[in-house]
Amino acid sequence: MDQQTLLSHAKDAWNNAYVPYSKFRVGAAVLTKSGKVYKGCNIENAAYPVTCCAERVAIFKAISEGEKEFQHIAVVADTERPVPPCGSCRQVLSEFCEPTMEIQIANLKGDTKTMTMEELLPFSFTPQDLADGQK
Ligand SMILES: O=c1ccn([C@H]2C[C@H](O)[C@@H](CO)O2)c(=O)[nH]1
Ligand SMILES: [Zn+2]
Repeated sequence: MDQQTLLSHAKDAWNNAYVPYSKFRVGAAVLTKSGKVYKGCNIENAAYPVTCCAERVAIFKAISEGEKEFQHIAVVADTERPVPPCGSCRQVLSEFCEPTMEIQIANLKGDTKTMTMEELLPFSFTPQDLADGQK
């Protein structure tokens, strides 16, 4: 599946965003190495911090269905520049995505930017760091 097709899945999910508080819609779609697509939208809550971002909804849906290997993710919002994933999502993505995996961010105007996981979150805290510190 090409990046454009995955982005169209992210746009589908964008329509389902539950955003009564921010009115800021985000859609995401992850492609597994086995070729399946899992979509996510942001889901807000009256208790604001309970909100979950689109990227994490998509990846958590995939993980909960037994998927562990990903080849690509696309994220879209109606922003001026391609939407930058928040820090929490970058950390979650880094747990499951190889440093060289490509992440495509986009806006509804059609601007896109593709970067690797490592570019999105350099010098990240990894499971290896955790293991090294458990003495
Ligand atoms: O990359 C991002 C940035 C923000 N949000 C959501 C969280 C919240 O619902 C709204 C405003 O922060 O956008 C995402 O889903 N992904
Ligand atoms: Zn986020």
